[in-house]
Parts: sequence; structure tokens; C-alpha cells
Amino acid sequence: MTTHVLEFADVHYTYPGARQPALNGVTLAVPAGRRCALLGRNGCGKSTLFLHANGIFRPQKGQVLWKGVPISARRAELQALKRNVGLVFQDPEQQLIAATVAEDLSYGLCNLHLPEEEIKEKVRRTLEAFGMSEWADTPVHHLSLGQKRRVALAGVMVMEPELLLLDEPTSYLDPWQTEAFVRELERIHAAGTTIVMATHDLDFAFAWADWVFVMDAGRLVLAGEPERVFARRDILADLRMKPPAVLELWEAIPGHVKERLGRGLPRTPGELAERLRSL
Ligand SMILES: Nc1ncnc2c1ncn2[C@@H]1O[C@H](COP(=O)(O)OP(=O)(O)OP(=O)(O)O)[C@@H](O)[C@H]1O
Repeated sequence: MTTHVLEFADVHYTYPGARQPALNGVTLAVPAGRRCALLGRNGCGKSTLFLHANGIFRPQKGQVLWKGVPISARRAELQALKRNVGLVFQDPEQQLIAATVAEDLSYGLCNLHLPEEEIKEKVRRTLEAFGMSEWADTPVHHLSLGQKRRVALAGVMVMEPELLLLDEPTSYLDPWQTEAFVRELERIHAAGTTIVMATHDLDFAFAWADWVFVMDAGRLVLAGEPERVFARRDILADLRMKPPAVLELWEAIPGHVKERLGRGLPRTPGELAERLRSL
């Protein structure tokens, strides 16, 4: 049986002064242990959904549940939720608050009033795991955008959340930084963390995710395994979402060649090229 870490049940939210709701009855369940991609056009409500996931926003109608239990407004429970659900914002400037990298990583742990030695040890281990020990005393404003993104991710992971929410983490990263970032995500996922990533990069989503959500106008319109979701060309075309390039290439290959390529759908054009070369 699939267990869900986080669930949204008919959640509604309209920003003060806005004419349209940002969330308009979204119902969505995040399966435990998955790598989920959250897709949808600009303004469909992805970031607003994330802000409800760790209690920053409260639904105006409907419920958000953590492991089947509705999130309450009680301070202690909200604090526990913030610890379980790590949110990495789209813009690292919104997230990084302390002067140096090590201070930034310590910030959330200090708020938990952990003993100083424990904080130091967690920060040391996280810096090491992220390959950034030499940045410990670097002023945050000396870092590049890609480096700030990694520090923001490390600052969330130091809290050891069970669920990691990433808001468009690969935008503005160069291919090398994206690869390094994905390797970090692999390590985090392999250690047991469920991940949900909002992204506009459908090629990346198809290559990386093992579960996909598609939102539109504040609601969920599709959810499931990537192959199944991306097979719904009619719905995706209505949302002006182009299928991943590798699927278009795959469809152009004659059936008798596909049979020889075998082993299900390739995830990237590189993987397809590799299989074609081995014919
Ligand atoms: N602070 C705000 N005040 C008023 N309206 C807002 C505010 N933030 C977002 N909205 C509106 O809420 C809706 C959902 O926005 P949201 O940022 O959640 O979408 P998104 O899917 O994350 O978009 P993007 O892909 O561009 O990041 C949009 O119509 C947006 O204009």
C-alpha cells in the first residue's frame, strides 16, 4: 500500500486583494519515498502550494495533512512540521539570512535550542556532505547564485527533513551546476528523503522524477508515473506543455527498430543515442 507523507484535501487560498484564487480546491497526495516533479504553467499555484506544506500559509478552506493528521495551528505542532518539511525557495536570497555559510546552516538548529556541540557537529557533517567545508567562514554575499542555491539546500537539509520541497531549483544553473545539484539530490533521496520539485523543465522532470503532478489554475489535473502522465498529450497540449524531447524522438523511431532498442522508454536523448549506437 502506498503511504503518503503529505496530503492536500480540497485546499483553497486567495491572496488578499487578488481576484482569482491561487489554490482552487487542490487535492494532492505526496507518496512517501518518491522523487516527484510538480509541473504547471506560471501562476498555477505551485509556490503557494509549497507555502501551505510547511505551515507558512493556512488554507482558507480544506485541509493539509501530515501523515494522515491534519496540520493544526498549534505552535509546537507547526514547529515540528517545519522540521519535517524542508522548503527551498526559488530565490536563495529569500532564504539565506546569516553572514557566513556556517552561521546560515546553524540558524534553524539554534532556533530548536539544540546544545551548541550538537549544532556544531551537524553543521560540520552537512558542510562535508555537500562538499563545502572550505566555505564555512565565507560570507554568503561572496557566493555565486549557484553556490547560494547549494547553501540554501544545505541549510534545509541540516534540519534532516523527511520531505524536501524545491521550488525551481535548477533555473539559472549551468549544466555543470545542474549535474552537481542532481547528484546531491540523489544522495538525499537515497538517504530516505521524499522530494517534490516544482519545475518548468519537462525534459529534466522526465529524466529525474518517478512521480509527476500537473497543476492548472490552482487544482491538480494529472498525477502518476511519468510515462502515464506524459502519455496524456491531449491534456498537456491544452496546458501548452511540450512533451519531453526524448518522447518525441522515440515516437519518430519505426516500430521494428524500437523492438531492437528494448528495455522500456529511454529517459534522456543521451540514453536513446546510447541505445541506437549499440544496435
Ligand atoms: N503575494 C501575492 N499577492 C497576490 N497574488 C499572488 C501573490 N503571490 C502569488 N500570487 C498569485 O497567485 C497565483 C499563484 O501563484 P504561484 O506563485 O503560487 O504560482 P506558481 O505556479 O508558483 O508560478 P511560477 O511557475 O511562475 O513560479 C498567481 O496568479 C499569482 O499571481
